[in-house]
Amino acid sequence: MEPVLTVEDLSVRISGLHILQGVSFTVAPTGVTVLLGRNGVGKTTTLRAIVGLTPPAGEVRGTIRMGAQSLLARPTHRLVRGGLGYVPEDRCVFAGLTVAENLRLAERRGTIPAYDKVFALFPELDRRGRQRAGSLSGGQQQMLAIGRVLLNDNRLLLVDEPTKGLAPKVVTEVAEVLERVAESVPVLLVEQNLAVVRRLARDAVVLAAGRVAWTGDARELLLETALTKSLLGVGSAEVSSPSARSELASPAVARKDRH
Ligand SMILES: Nc1ncnc2c1ncn2[C@@H]1O[C@H](COP(=O)(O)OP(=O)(O)OP(=O)(O)O)[C@@H](O)[C@H]1O
Repeated sequence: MEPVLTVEDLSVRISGLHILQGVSFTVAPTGVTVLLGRNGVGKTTTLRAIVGLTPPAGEVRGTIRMGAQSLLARPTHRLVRGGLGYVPEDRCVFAGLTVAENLRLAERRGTIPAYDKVFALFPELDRRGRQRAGSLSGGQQQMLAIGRVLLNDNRLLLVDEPTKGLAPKVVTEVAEVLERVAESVPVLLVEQNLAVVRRLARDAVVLAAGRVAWTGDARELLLETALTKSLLGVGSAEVSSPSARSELASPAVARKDRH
């Protein structure tokens, strides 16, 4: 199957720093591909380059294609209109606006927003329509940030550290939602929680020092303790511990066949 996203020789320089130095990888047209790496290796920089949000002082070179279409140098609003959904790391909900107003702002002109789908995934967003987004809990804000993107049709979702700073129970809820979302739209996910990675991801791309250090089957990576330790700086113990398994592993959900 053709990849939904192809990144080739991507180089990003910001303020004299050569942050990405020839990054190449593909994202499969189904399921979750996880982008991993130690802190500061360039994961967020990669997502922001894809969605056209590199700071103006930055320089982006290389090739980024969604299907056959080149994304480089296209303005973000056009990329989003073309079906590239982005859930940023800091969620970026409008704190002073209500939940309903945040959702309304995300509606794309000329399309029918999928409120039924969003409220089926997140009944709480329906119930809390009149609450100010700034007074939502971190988990509820994350649901709003994801729900807002799902109002529109997407060909690919970029999701940056959706479980960061959330309580374990909420991490599980976010993972469940992403699992359901990924049944209908491919996801490129940046995620540090290896139990979440183990549950969701089929393919993995690991960055190190601005380059791709490893690509392959995410679960195989997590089974290789020495490899995980050298690439991510952690052992796989936390992902294979009984508590992580019982809370997050989802044996009932069959992984799709590899493409
Ligand atoms: N606007 C910027 N100006 C200067 N340096 C930047 C800028 N954006 C990112 N960097 C630097 O680029 C490097 C990669 O940052 P990035 O946020 O992409 O890493 P990351 O892998 O997502 O890290 P983390 O896991 O900690 O979120 C870091 O050293 C960061 O300080």
